[in-house]
Amino acid sequence: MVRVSLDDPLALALSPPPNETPEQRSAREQAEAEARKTSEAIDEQIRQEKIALKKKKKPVKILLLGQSESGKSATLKNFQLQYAKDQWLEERLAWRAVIYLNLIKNALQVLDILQQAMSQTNKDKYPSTSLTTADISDSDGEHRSHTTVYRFTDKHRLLKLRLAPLRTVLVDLEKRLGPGSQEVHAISRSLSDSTENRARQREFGVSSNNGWKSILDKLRSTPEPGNRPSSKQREAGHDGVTDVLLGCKDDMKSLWHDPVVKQILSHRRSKIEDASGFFLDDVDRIASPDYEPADDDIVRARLRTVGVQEHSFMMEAGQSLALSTESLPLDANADRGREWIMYDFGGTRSARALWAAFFDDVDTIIFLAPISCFDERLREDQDVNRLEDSLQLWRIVCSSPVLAKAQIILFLNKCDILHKKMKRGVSVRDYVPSFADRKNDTMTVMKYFQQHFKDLFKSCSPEPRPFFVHFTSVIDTKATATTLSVVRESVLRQHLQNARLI
Ligand SMILES: Nc1nc2c(ncn2[C@@H]2O[C@H](COP(=O)(O)OP(=O)(O)OP(=O)(O)O)[C@@H](O)[C@H]2O)c(=O)[nH]1
Ligand SMILES: [Mg+2]
Repeated sequence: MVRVSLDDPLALALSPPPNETPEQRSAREQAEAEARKTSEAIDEQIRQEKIALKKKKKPVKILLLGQSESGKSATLKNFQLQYAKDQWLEERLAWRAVIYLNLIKNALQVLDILQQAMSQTNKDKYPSTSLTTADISDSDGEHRSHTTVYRFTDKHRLLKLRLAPLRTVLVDLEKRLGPGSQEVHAISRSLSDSTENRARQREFGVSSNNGWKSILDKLRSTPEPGNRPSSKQREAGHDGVTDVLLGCKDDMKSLWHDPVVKQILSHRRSKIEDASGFFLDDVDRIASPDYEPADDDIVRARLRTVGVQEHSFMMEAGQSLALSTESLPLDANADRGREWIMYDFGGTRSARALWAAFFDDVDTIIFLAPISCFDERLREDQDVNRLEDSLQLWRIVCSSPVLAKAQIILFLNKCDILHKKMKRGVSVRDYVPSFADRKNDTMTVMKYFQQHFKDLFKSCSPEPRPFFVHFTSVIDTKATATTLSVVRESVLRQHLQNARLI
């Protein structure tokens, strides 16, 4: 018998009626059991809805992987340009400093090559004379000998003097833009451990999602001492660097268009025009007081990624998905207002140790492999062929068990440079003997390399998954926009499948 305290109104309300018959009691207990069941079903429904909501809100996670200078950051910029226009416009002016840096580096590189060629000749003894045998080293360290007559004049000596201020400005810009403004070069084994460790340490660290911007903002707001621009100039981002560039504009052009310089450069295997962040053809436009970087300039600008940069953006309204007729239906607005988080990593060898920490829960990996680099070597390790390094990296990524469920999209990038090399007659077979007697043209080479990547993908993936590949030149923003619309749908499809929402 249940005892009820008359002092407790709640207990009293819930207690069975007095003098309850066995039939009444059984009916009451049945009703209570049903009410309990209904309540539990409602609780479960709420729980499921909460899970679904959480899944729905889960951001799309994309990693950009590939060796240094493969085009990861340039791909990210294309995503921003297409799908995060506000961010893009906000950052536009900030890129000017990086483009200045790139242009100054280009000019100084050409000047150094000229200087090296001049120093080979005994100019003190024979002013205005010629060099008969030049031993000019390529940017990748390869020394080549030529028996060409170079006719140096006072103009060349003057250029060396007149362009000297660029060196001071470069040091200043590098200081202000941080370690990303310098490439990582091979560290000589004779260097002390501490030096090597310091170089390595600079590779690590997570930057904010506005890493570049915060550095560049700082640059704009802190002009050089003694070189204070007027408020009007500051508004236009004008500072001491701009002044030096304006002052050196004609000499930079004169250097770049000089016939002797052209002659020296023509003997180099690697073309300076194909190098990262090349702007010497745009001096007129860039060395101008009211220069504003164009979209293409920003995508072409080179600033090495240090550590990892996390970029988050919401898919903006008005960006409908270009839906394919693939098996599973997808709502055309499926990713409106959805957050995308893209991780852009440094790709140098020492920087890659950081990647694995971000492998959990990845929806898609966009792997960049520069297809034009079959005849190049890594800056950080001159013994390693770039293509071989890319294939090794690809193997590691494809075979990772943690990434077994991730979708991997391969961008065989820098097809424009490959095409130029094919037109120049660079022989693939000289660097990739297995290419054998195949036709040395762009299409054949593209297909050949693609097959290699595909074979590795198939043999190394822990479980079968589809192979997605795009031939890209990501500095071509128009063509890349088309590629990205396909990639976007594919990424979203994968994300929804991972979240079991389709
Ligand atoms: N011509 C040409 N240049 C490209 C292409 N893709 C990228 N670049 C340029 O190559 C340079 C290197 O590209 P990034 O995007 O900085 O390379 P990354 O993979 O981010 O390199 P790290 O940050 O060092 O890992 C930049 O100046 C790009 O503009 C391409 O398809 N064609
Ligand atoms: Mg980068």
